[in-house]
Amino acid sequence: MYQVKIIDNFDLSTVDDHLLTASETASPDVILVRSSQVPDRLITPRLLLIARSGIGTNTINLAASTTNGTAVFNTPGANANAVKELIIQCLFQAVRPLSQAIRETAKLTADPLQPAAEQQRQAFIGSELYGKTIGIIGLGTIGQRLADTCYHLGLQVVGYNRSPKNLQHVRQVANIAEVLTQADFVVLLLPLTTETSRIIDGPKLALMRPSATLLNFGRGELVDNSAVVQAVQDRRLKAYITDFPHRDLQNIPHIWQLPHLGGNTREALSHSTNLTFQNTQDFLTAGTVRASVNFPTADLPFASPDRLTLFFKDRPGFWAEVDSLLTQNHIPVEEMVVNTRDSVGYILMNTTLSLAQRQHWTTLRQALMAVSGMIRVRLLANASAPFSPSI
Ligand SMILES: NC(=O)C1=CN([C@@H]2O[C@H](COP(=O)(O)OP(=O)(O)OC[C@H]3O[C@@H](n4cnc5c(N)ncnc54)[C@H](O)[C@@H]3O)[C@@H](O)[C@H]2O)C=CC1
Ligand SMILES: O=C(O)C(=O)COP(=O)(O)O
Repeated sequence: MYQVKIIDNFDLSTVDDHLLTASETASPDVILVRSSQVPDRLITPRLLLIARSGIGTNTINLAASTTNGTAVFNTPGANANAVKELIIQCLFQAVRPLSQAIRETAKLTADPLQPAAEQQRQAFIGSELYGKTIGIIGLGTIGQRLADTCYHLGLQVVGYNRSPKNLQHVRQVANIAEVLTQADFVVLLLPLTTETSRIIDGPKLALMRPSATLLNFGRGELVDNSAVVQAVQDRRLKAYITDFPHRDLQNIPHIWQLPHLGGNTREALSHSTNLTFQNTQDFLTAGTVRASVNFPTADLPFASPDRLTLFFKDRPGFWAEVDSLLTQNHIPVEEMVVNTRDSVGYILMNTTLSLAQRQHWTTLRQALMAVSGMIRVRLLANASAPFSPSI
């Protein structure tokens, strides 16, 4: 059984109960997390994987995880529709004061009520999204979905992504400044990285139209808070809507703070949790990697009694050394996939070990770990065959 440290809320009852057990150990095998910070102290040699339910992995030390041979997974697309719908809801609320109108109508006591209510309509005149320009910064899964919906609502869509995308309804521009100068609404949908931290600062805000609204659904740190407060207070920016509340933004007119609600629908949470458990189960039982942010993708039918997984720093000659070690030890390579990503590589190898080889696994493992660049070696037993558990 693998020991799982659960950060945030996860219900393990739907997971195979022979695989995972919740634990408060200081060195877990698995970490399950949403947006909370993963403390570096939990990245110990035992840690096989961190499964992030959601997209942003800025709260996880990816460099330390990779060096440690810990796979980090996320759930691409699982909450994209939820975030898109919330942004659309905010856009409508920004142009038509629906909640205020409902609140004020509820206060009325006149009878008949309708004429009295209609008397107040003047205060709630809104405007329309149709024909306005939306600027989307970050044209990934959410950005693309948002672009499509906005196009069908009759908005003009301008967008910027680091690597341009092949998109039908978006006029892609060469830089962020071009989005900021043209848009009535600017939506931030970037990951938080060293490159994107405070990407919207005072000079960038100065490029926006005074009638424009900035919506931040990426991460709070993408925006310089003091600069945005200044811009709103000086009426150089109409409004700032953020999904990442901060004390510096609290109770300021024309700044709306949401409690990080983007992915918070039943559907999105269910998709994300299911994918998180799938990522976890597939990696633990077969070494399979499909949605990792630091491991190369690798998938191979587990058509043998045993499987070796090797995670390593990529270098010329690595496989030749491993291959000769396996040959010396009479370990057959029945089928194999290898893939690389940045400076690391990952191998899934189907094999069949004799009883004696299994008994001497610790020695063979040490020999494999001694190959220069090797980071982590695992031996997995095929659960559908009658062998002893994985080591
Ligand atoms: N408010 C919420 O609850 C949620 C927030 N998010 C945030 O939204 C972000 C985007 O989510 P997805 O669209 O699902 O991710 P994604 O990975 O599909 O899209 C991110 C896009 O940003 C682009 N990008 C990265 N760095 C860039 C840069 N420096 N300049 C321009 N473009 C750059 C990438 O090329 C990619 O197209 C996440 O990383 C997360 O921080 C995601 C889900 C829920
Ligand atoms: O998926 C993301 O990146 C999000 O921001 C959603 O985070 P959450 O899991 O709702 O805390």
